[in-house]
Amino acid sequence: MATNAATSVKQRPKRKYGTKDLLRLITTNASPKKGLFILGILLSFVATICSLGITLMLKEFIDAFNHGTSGQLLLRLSGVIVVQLFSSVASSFLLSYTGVDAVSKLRSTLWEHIVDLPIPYFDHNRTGELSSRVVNDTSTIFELISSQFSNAINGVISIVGSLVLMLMLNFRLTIIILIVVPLMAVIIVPMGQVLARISKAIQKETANLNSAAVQMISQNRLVKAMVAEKSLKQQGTAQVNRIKGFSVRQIKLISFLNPILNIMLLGAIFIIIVYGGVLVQTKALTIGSLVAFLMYAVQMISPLSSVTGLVTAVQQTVGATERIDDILDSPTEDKRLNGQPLETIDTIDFDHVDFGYEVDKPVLKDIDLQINRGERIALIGESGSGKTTLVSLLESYYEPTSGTLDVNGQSMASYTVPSIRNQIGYVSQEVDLMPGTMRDNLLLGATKPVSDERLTALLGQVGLADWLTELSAGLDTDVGERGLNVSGGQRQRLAIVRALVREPSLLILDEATASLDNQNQERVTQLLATLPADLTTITIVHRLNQIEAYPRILFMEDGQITGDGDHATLIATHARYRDFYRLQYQHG
Ligand SMILES: Nc1ncnc2c1ncn2[C@@H]1O[C@H](COP(=O)(O)OP(=O)(O)OP(=O)(O)O)[C@@H](O)[C@H]1O
Repeated sequence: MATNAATSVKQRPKRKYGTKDLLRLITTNASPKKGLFILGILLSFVATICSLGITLMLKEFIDAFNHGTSGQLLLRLSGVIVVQLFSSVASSFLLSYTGVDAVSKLRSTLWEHIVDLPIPYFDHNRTGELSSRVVNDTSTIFELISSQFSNAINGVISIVGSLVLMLMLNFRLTIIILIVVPLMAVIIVPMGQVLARISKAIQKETANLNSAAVQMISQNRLVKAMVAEKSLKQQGTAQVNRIKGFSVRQIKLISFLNPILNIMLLGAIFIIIVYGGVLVQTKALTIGSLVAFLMYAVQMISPLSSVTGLVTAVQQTVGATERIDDILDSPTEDKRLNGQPLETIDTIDFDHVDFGYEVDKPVLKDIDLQINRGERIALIGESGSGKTTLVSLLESYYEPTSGTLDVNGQSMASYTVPSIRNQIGYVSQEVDLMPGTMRDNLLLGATKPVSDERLTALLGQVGLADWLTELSAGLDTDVGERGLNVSGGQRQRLAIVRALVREPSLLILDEATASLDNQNQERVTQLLATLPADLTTITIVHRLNQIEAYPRILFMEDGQITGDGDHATLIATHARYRDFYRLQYQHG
């Protein structure tokens, strides 16, 4: 049969990520509204030009003071202020909107891709880390598109424009500024690089905190049961302190950087005022030009940090791109949608099937097994012998490494994956309820409409009728709110109903009876007896006190099926089964 699914999640070869990858990710997966983005940038350009123009008009206005204010100049000034106001409001909205829209598309693309990733991918990646990529890394990209990029572009326009206008106003004064600015750059650029490294570390540690928090919350019961609160609190504090350490370094640098820049700016202003004052006295410069010069100096120096900051922002976003790409580059599950639909399951045939999650570590070895329609099978064996793995192959979560797995005489690989799964009702070891109502949970993924009467009847069949009437809103009760009030046994019986709703031709119960008490377990065994005769069932059984109820028992040892028969036959012929049964029965 085809390749082992586990091989499809091999680590991607590491390569150096750059700006090109960032641009590719943004254009292909976030597809920003290019028209709006360009319009936003243009309007932002207009706003910056207007700001430069306003300063020039102020100069004219001040210089015209002695000769009486010109109404026309005031009118022009007001007009430019209105245009500046309008274009900066519009550009800010358009660029933020483009960012919001692009990041939403990227998040949806990521979300949908993650939903479609194959099971082996989730075997190899931590939940918290994946969720951090969907939330935090996409936010970094949002910041870049909606503000950092336009701030930097405007900064460049403002710097170049101010410089040109200053040169036009007074060459010598401009030279003074040109000596101060590179001095500032000498401080800003290296500090900016250090800040970039720190903020990358903060990002990474925040993602780790996110991942640890998800585990701490989901494993809270385990932690309490193991009385491990103290060590977990210490772990949390250590993680929080790591972020704090980096954040404090970041704050120190920023606190240091801003006053230094301010002092340098004040120094430049002081020099301009002193030297400019002399020039004004000697009539080489007008007062209006001096004021304008001062304003241009500020307009030129202020955006320096946002321009150099763009490099930092791009570096950070390239890091986020790499992590997002890591998900998007991972192939989604091949659902074989060109295959034939599986309408029903009549026969299942494992022929010399081997399987391993990792190369050279076989978990299933030479499985030969035929299952016919309507059989009631119990699958038993020691922990780790491969029971769950065997049924995972039936669900097409993984594919055999070698040998063939046929359904109805044709290779499993010839059927579409959704049609296979629609024919199988699967109740796993850990039953999770989804957010939503009881009805939403029971109808999860159902392809046909199911009446409330049918749902109620099925709930009655598994002994949940009384419980249903106790619920405040019956089938409309929000399970999320009551999630914690649903016991393990109730969850499993709900999962059985959820599986039966689909009218499958094969029902797989993976340890479904493990967390049930004797009475409940008996009820489920009885339920299996009341199921339609043509429904094949495979039950992974851990507690053997009901084992006689199964006409066929498969005994697994170290990835092989070493026993196949009814209870009496296995007791008589299979020494390991006999030991297993006696040991279990004594303790069971
Ligand atoms: N996703 C996985 N990746 C790698 N190895 C795995 C994975 N799942 C299971 N294994 C390994 O495969 C072997 C068989 O596991 P499996 O869960 O099929 O056993 P099992 O018989 O169902 O055990 P149990 O009764 O404890 O649930 C074990 O050695 C297990 O460690």
